[in-house]
Amino acid sequence: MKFLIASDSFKGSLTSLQVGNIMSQAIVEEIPDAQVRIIPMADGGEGTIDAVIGAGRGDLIPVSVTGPHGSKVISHYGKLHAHGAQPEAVVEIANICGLTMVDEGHRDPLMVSSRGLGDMLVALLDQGIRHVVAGLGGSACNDGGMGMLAALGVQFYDELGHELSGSAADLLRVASVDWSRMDRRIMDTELIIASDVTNPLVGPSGATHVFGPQKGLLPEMIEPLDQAMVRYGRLLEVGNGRDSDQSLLLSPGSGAAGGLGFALQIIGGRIVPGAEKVAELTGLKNAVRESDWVLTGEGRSDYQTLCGKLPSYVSTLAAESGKPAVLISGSHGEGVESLYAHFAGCFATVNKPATLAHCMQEAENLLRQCTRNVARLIDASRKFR
Ligand SMILES: O=C(O)[C@H](O)CO
Repeated sequence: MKFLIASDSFKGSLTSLQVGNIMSQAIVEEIPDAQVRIIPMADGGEGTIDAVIGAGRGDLIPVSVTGPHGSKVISHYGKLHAHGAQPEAVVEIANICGLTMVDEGHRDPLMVSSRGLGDMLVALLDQGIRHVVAGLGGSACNDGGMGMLAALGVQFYDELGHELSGSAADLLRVASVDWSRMDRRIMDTELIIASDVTNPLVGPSGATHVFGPQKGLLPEMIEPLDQAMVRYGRLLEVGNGRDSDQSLLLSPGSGAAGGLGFALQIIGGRIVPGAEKVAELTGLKNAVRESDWVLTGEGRSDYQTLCGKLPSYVSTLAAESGKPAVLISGSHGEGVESLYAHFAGCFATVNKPATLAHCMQEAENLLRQCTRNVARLIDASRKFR
């Protein structure tokens, strides 16, 4: 029997490669003659570069960039083996300005800037790279991409003409924008935005309202920052000659990574579902076709899983190829029943009431036990058929 494991990471406890290895060992423990292939997956957020590099598509190149709080950090991009003469790079906001890079006690998106992504883009342009996949998701920023644009040479000013460096706090002050010094090389660059979500930039389901709180935004700052984001967004659109009927403020994915989805589109980027892009780069479709069973997973599954998260994309690919897909999640949340129609089975590794800390600590063991049970069931279905 051929198994394919294409899981997301279990955020905060296991990377997608670790999940793959644990599930694989558990399957072989129960079905010794199983053939298991692992394709670690991601959706544009954390693990995107690892997934692509892990599939043998290129090399990791270190670059020094501005980190979430202004000091330099060493980040990486994936340099893909070129087809023809055109080098291509995969970058990931999660390893430039990622939420996991900021200690929980120090999370304050008002003080965080996406400048590091701009530094990374400039480094790629300097190296002659004109094809970039930008993975968005798992970020600590909520600055509408202002820091990233500033690093590319766009200048932002307050009412009194003071130049702003680009952070969410500056969104509250920005009054004008000067595009004249922007690095024009970015306009000749193919920019694919691999987004982990379909949320818009602003409004109740926008970046600030939905992702601000998990980044440490205080409840009283949500509405003022969302309003500031509307003003900033329109300022950029007007400066780019974009009419209000072509506005991107409410378009799907603009709210990814605190509004980087919006800013990257403003400078010519094309937004695509992150899971789909990673699947294309890792050859997932073929691997699904060649398997008998597809196992996928994520840290927590709920009604949002169907909004473009990786497991739902994997289940779609499996259905297209007529293969059964099984979802193994760290835990289940509200509305998980909506997933039942998409999977042959949905399982949660948590097997008794326990604290989050305990579940994280025991993640490996819990995943192994749960996968063994799934494998036993699959094996039995073969034997008793
Ligand atoms: O980074 C974030 O803000 C979320 O993952 C949504 O993209």
